[in-house]
Amino acid sequence: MSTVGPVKRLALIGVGLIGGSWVLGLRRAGLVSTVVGCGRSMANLDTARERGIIDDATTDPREAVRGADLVVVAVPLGAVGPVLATVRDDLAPDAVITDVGSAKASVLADAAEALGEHSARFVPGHPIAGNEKSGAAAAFPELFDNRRVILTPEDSTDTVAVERVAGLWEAVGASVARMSAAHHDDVLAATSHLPHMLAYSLVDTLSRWSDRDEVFAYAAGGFRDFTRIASSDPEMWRDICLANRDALVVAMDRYMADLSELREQVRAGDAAAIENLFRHARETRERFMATLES
Ligand SMILES: NC(=O)c1ccc[n+]([C@@H]2O[C@H](COP(=O)([O-])OP(=O)(O)OC[C@H]3O[C@@H](n4cnc5c(N)ncnc54)[C@H](O)[C@@H]3O)[C@@H](O)[C@H]2O)c1
Ligand SMILES: O=C(O)C(=O)C[C@]1(C(=O)O)C=C[C@@H](O)C=C1
Repeated sequence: MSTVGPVKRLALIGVGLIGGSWVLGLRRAGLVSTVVGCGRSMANLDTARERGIIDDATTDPREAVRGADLVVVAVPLGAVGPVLATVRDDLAPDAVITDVGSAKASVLADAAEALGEHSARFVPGHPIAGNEKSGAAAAFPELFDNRRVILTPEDSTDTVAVERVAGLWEAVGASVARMSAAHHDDVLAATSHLPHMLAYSLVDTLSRWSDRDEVFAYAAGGFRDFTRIASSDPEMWRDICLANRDALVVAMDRYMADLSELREQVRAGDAAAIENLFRHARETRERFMATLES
């Protein structure tokens, strides 16, 4: 655990699963005094206040950031640029600004365009943890325990700001890795964004089969486990697709080529090839699961 100093006034723009959970983790660690929450609707902000996530609520992002030493932008990716442009003139001169978005190159570009001189203290971040739920009601302080957070600062990013954000993630139980935004986007396209495309598209396809009632009536654990992530927020995933479209299209092409090959093996009744693929996949997944448990 790092010996990071407390945040005096934290402005949380977007009070949902990720931002709310980070704040609850920081509260658990005794590392935040006052949290101002900013959202589009008062109903979610009222929930956040009742749950002890935020102290004050506003629907005006400019009001939220005034006097804040840390600004956390935790909105869908399409809203990051507009939010940063809106708050720019109200940021404290030494405020550290960070985000939690699931793609990073688009966020860096947004920050460079919107923040002017403040962009040096903008630290792009992405916690690799979450679930299919949304809103302040879904937030919980343990979400980042033993999870990873990727930061993608540039050479020009203020190192003190990077250390501050890294320390605040470590304080909620996460381990922090750093890499370039481009590398982040390639990696996450493969293991996070592509699986969401598969889950959404499988459920959508089956829902349009003419005998769908029969199909879903006999679906069980396998279908439930494979498709849990198709219950995720459509607005958020629309924005992730659009923000990381180049890397995602490459990943989808590679996957479709391999799926076509498997289809051909199934059609041809190539038992050895099918079993080989399944063995290789099972071993790979077992190694991955062991890393989660270690
Ligand atoms: N859900 C996950 O598993 C996960 C994991 C890691 C990162 N992320 C990223 O975190 C960010 C937030 O995701 P989440 O799961 O917390 O979503 P969420 O829906 O739970 O919370 C986002 C909140 O932002 C609000 N919002 C939207 N536009 C806004 C605006 N212009 N101004 C103020 N508030 C606005 C929404 O009303 C909502 O309350 C996204 O960028 C997502 O890519 C999500
Ligand atoms: O567990 C889930 O439901 C998630 O979607 C979490 C998940 C992922 O693992 O793909 C989704 C998006 C992120 O940016 C990080 C984590």
